[in-house]
Amino acid sequence: MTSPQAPKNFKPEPFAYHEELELRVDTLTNLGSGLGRVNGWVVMVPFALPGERVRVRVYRNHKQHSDADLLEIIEPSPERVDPLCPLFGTCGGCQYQHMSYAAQREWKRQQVSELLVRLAGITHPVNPTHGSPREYHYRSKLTPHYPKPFKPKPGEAATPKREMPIGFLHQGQRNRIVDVPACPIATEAINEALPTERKRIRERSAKLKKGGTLLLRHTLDGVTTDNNASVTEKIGPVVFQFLAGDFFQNNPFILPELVDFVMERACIDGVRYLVDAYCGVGVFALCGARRFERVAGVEVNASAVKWANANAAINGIKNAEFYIGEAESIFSAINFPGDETAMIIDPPRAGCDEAFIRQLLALGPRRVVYVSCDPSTQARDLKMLLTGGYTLEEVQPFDLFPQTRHIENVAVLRLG
Ligand SMILES: C[S@@+](CC[C@H](N)C(=O)[O-])C[C@H]1O[C@@H](n2cnc3c(N)ncnc32)[C@H](O)[C@@H]1O
Repeated sequence: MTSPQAPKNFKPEPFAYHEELELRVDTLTNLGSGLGRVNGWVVMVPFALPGERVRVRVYRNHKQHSDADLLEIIEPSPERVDPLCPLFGTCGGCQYQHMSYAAQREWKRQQVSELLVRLAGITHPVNPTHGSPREYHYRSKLTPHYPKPFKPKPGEAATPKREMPIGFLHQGQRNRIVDVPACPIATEAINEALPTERKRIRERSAKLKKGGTLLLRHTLDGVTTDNNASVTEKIGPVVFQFLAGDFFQNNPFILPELVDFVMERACIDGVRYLVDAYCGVGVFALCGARRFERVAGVEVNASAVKWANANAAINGIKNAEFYIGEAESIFSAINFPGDETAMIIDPPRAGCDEAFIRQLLALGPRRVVYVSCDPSTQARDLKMLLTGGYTLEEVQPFDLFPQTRHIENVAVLRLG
């Protein structure tokens, strides 16, 4: 048997292209890969679980580790379960369908704990991950992609060999789209609407000049595919309207539990004012408004702010005001005294700007509740808050994204 041709840029050390190795998986990276060692050298193996003995095939050597494909599980982990999706391992959307839900929650807890130590030098107990009431069929927003449609070159057959794929990026690849006819982490209603939407875009494909993204948003109004349609959701008694294409947390089953936790922690003795930074359509500010004298939100997306103000009116909330702008602009807009103020921060994956943190430290809100969808950037920001005089009281991961490597983490801080 001849060995396969290595790609041109293949670095031949320490392993040959397609060399097969046997190893024990020690841990799970926060990108969702199993990590083991061969003679001390780190080998990353997607879809291998901690504790498992596996046979793998190397396809890339980096400066400090190698990447390998899983060939055989010699000793399986007791946490290994059958994935629900036939595309698991091919579609890049999910990383953990092969792991029991209890193990997913525990690994997410450990990953938060390790990131805090490694990126910020913070050693603090991390609460068990709060699980999602639904382990599958929880996503209320699905955005499948399609590539630039096939256009035959002179001399080529007029029809492509395969139908245009509509789905998500292939596992481990940056450009190739896997066709996804059904997605078991999306709600049942989205899966019912998906075939019609896929058919609609395929029928139009001859007219399309470039690739794009579909939207399926499931709310109390049913499934909407129009980014500019206004839709309705409820969190407890509070009604929210927003544009289907704008940001809204996309696991509505766990959302009331997350909001309750954040509000409980924000609302402590002596605090009369609330600031909701990166407020979107006003989720935290409006759910908490009745507990405070005044609440203020800031958000860079003008459409979201328009809806936040409309949502205050819809719910008869008179003590809330929302501002359009970068998060740091809130400090000149409010006159809340720091020692009577709680601040909720829920930035995008990039975390907070330094200018925002500096001004937060200058105001000195008594309580800060930091909600994050990327614990790495959160750890970086927490380090600044701790250096600036805050104490970490509690760290609580919430599993908004079961079956995937994504983690939502809440850090509760007090001044002093
Ligand atoms: C993770 S979402 C949270 C939204 C809201 N808290 C919620 O739960 O629905 C982050 C929000 O921050 C907004 N954003 C991004 N960069 C911002 C900035 N520099 N200043 C203010 N808002 C920003 C985004 O438009 C988005 O609505």
